[in-house]
Amino acid sequence: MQFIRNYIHKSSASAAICRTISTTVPEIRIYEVGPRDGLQNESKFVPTEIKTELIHKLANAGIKNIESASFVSPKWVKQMSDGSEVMKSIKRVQGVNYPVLIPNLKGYETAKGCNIEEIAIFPAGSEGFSQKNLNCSVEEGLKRFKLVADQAVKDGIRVRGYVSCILGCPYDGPISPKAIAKITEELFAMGCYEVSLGDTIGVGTAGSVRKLMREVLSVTTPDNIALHFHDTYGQGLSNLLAGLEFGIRTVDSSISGLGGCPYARGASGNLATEDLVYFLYGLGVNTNVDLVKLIEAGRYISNFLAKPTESRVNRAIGDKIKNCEDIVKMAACTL
Ligand SMILES: CC(C)(COP(=O)([O-])OP(=O)([O-])OC[C@H]1O[C@@H](n2cnc3c(N)ncnc32)[C@H](O)[C@@H]1OP(=O)([O-])[O-])[C@@H](O)C(=O)NCCC(=O)NCCSC(=O)C[C@@](C)(O)CC(=O)[O-]
Repeated sequence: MQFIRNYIHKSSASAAICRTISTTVPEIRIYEVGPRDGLQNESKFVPTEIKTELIHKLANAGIKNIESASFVSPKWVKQMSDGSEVMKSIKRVQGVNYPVLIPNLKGYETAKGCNIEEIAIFPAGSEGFSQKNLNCSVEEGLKRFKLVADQAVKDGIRVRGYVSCILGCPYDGPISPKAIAKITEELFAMGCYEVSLGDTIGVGTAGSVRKLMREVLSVTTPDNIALHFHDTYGQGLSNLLAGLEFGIRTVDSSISGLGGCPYARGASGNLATEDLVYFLYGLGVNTNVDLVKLIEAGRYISNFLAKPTESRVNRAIGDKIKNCEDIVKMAACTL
């Protein structure tokens, strides 16, 4: 394992080749959602100190954006009921952003007492999911989120928007790209600095991502958009590549591929952060993330949950430690 760390950080040959390729994909911002999206679906309650330690390990691996908690109703998602404790226990690292998910003004007011700098609001892209997840229509959800965004903007707190079920809904089926573009536009009008497009149940394909990108990029520019893929059908990375071709530069992912939404039937884990970082090495993108420390963070939480990691990279490297050199050489395009 030590080898990978040395290799990735010290290989100048790799750096030279990667610099060439990185003229096409210069920089990617990783937005880690494991402590929130990753854990919210876990039935066994994860104690505050484990959540906090996971966040510390992610920051120590070099992740700069870590969605750390949500302030939703504990009657709806008990796993996230310790949001305040988590936010108060984190030893914050300078330069690391610790956003939280907010459903309404009540959640916002609680979160505000926890020294937050960024919140995320999350209207649904479909009526069926909106009713299941937020207990209201899409329109009503947007009205509630506007109240939250207005207050946050007034308080000088950054607002990020999500749109969920962008490529399909477990209740309504296929979703029109035009509807997603319209909600995206509304989120920007509320003051969101970025909108993350969520394929909540992971049904998208590179083809449907391209179609959506064309529609969404008719209302905004790629630097304001993030992509959030669940990997249910194993399409996460190819969907991402389709998005990168449109100039998208922010990607959401979850350590160990944890994730899912209790209110989206069939939703599985997010694109794994370990797989994303490996993939980006392959594109010559320097993420400034230490893959070994990331793998260790993934193992830490998988061990706690007593389940195998969903990250293919974590699994592959774990099983073949002696082959790490070749594996990482291949990832870092040095052959
Ligand atoms: C929106 C509500 C609250 C409406 O839920 P509701 O039941 O209609 O709301 P309510 O106002 O009637 O409140 C019910 C109870 O919850 C309390 N309550 C109400 N709000 C809060 C709060 N903020 N904090 C603490 N407590 C709260 C409230 O005080 C009340 O308590 P009672 O009076 O009965 O004792 C509920 O539906 C909810 O919390 N939904 C969130 C569900 C959730 O977290 N889903 C997962 C999010 S992931 C996602 O959406 C997708 C995403 C973002 O990851 C992107 C992707 O993957 O694609």
